[in-house]
Parts: sequence; C-alpha cells; structure tokens
Amino acid sequence: MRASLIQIAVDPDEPVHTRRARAARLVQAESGHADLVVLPELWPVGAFAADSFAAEAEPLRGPTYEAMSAAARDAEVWLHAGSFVEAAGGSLYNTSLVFSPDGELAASYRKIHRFGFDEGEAVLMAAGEDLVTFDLPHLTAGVATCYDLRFPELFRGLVDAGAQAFVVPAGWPARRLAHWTLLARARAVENQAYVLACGTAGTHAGVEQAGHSTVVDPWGEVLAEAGPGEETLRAVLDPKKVATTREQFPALKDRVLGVSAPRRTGA
Ligand SMILES: NC(=O)CCC(=O)C(=O)O
Repeated sequence: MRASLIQIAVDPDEPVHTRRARAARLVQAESGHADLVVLPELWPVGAFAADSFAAEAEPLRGPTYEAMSAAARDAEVWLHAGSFVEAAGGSLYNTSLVFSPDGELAASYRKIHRFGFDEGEAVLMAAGEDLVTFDLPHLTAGVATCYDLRFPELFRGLVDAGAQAFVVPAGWPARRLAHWTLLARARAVENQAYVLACGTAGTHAGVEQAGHSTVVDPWGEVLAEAGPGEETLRAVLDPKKVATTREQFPALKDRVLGVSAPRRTGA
C-alpha cells in the first residue's frame, strides 16, 4: 500500500481558503502515486492559532469537509484529511475526517487528549470520547491526533479494536522534535503496527513547527522521514508485515492485564 503524507506549511499570511485550495491540489498531485494520502492536524487554521479557533470553526460538513471529500474523489485515494476545528452543539472539537476514494466519509475522530494544560486547545475545545478505526483495503487503521501520541493506552485500545496501523496527524513544535520521533517509533514497536505521523511545517502563532513527518514499520524501522519544510513524504507499506512481526515476535500475546497496585512494604 502506497502512502503519501502531505506536510503542509501553515503560514498565518496565507488565508485559510487559499490553503484549503492548495491542500486539495497537493492531494490531487498524489493521484496515481498513493492509495492513502494523509494531511496534518488543524492545517486550515494552525494547531497553535488558538485565537482563531472560534472564528475558523466549521460544522462537520463545512468547507473543509466539502473540499476534502472532492479531493479524495478527484484523486481516487483514501484520504485522512487531517483535522479542523469543528463547531457542534455549542462546543469546539479538534476533528479528523477520513474519506474513501468515492468521497464518502469513512470515519471521523474527535481528539481525546487536548494539548495546552490550562490554556489554548485544552480550555477552548471539548474532548472526544470515542476510539476510531477504519478499514483500508488490506489494513485496519486506528486514528489518533498529535498530543494523543503521548498516551500509550489509547494506542493499545486501538490495537484491541483491530488496528494494524496508526494514522497520526499533528502540529508538533520544533522544540520537542526529539519527543516526536521517539514517540512515533515507540508506538510502532510496542504495538507492532505501522505509524504514519504527519506534521506541519512553517511557523504560526510564534510556534515553529517540527515537520519531520515519519512512517515507521511494525519493527520500529523508519521507512521515510521528512525534513523541516513543506514536502510530500512517500512510503510503501506491506500489510503482511504486521502479521509476520506479531507472529515472529509475539510480545502482544504476553500482555498481563489487570496487574494490581503495588503492595506497600514496611511501616
Ligand atoms: N497540537 C498538539 O497536540 C501539540 C502536542 C505537543 O506539542 C506535545 O505533545 O509536545
């Protein structure tokens, strides 16, 4: 399976509608080169542009949905369209959309772990509650978003739901690049699954983005890694490799569930 990760630059001087049209053209450029195309987190507005979240929020079937549905259909690819700011029921969500090659919505995922501690996304957005997987022709993929990468239990939940690959759109800052590459490989190794982690380039809201999108195989080998700037990263995945890795090194079968709390010793 051929995958293309579009590490688009998010520049505050580029209007959202211009970037949306450009993203659609970048998806179209992968037609014939990819079965699955991935965009990053909050690329219409910028993952750290918290001041613009409310103004740029859209209903689920808003302009980003329409543009990405058409892009998937025109390019005839599976498209994980990254995420956008969704307005629903009086709340904002960091919502990812996945389209099939006929432009139908195959999955949507509201980010569960919101970043920012006591500011930004963490206070402005509501948390998603549901794990989400979707079926590609030969692979079941689990969906996670950026900060989710720090929470291994979410990925184990996705494995329990059948995930053999994780698609992780992100807007990860350059100053924590080392964490990004380490965590992407850790999630791949511990779950014996592909990780397709697609970040943004550029600088917005004063936060330089790491880029360095990466594709890691179930053994933890980095198949492809982008540089810091805007680029499209391509990699070829072998769906059989998940099964062979899990058969040949069956660590997932050795999980001990329900380990009890440590016994207190001494006085
Ligand atoms: N947009 C994010 O979730 C950023 C996460 C991040 O910066 C980190 O985990 O570090």
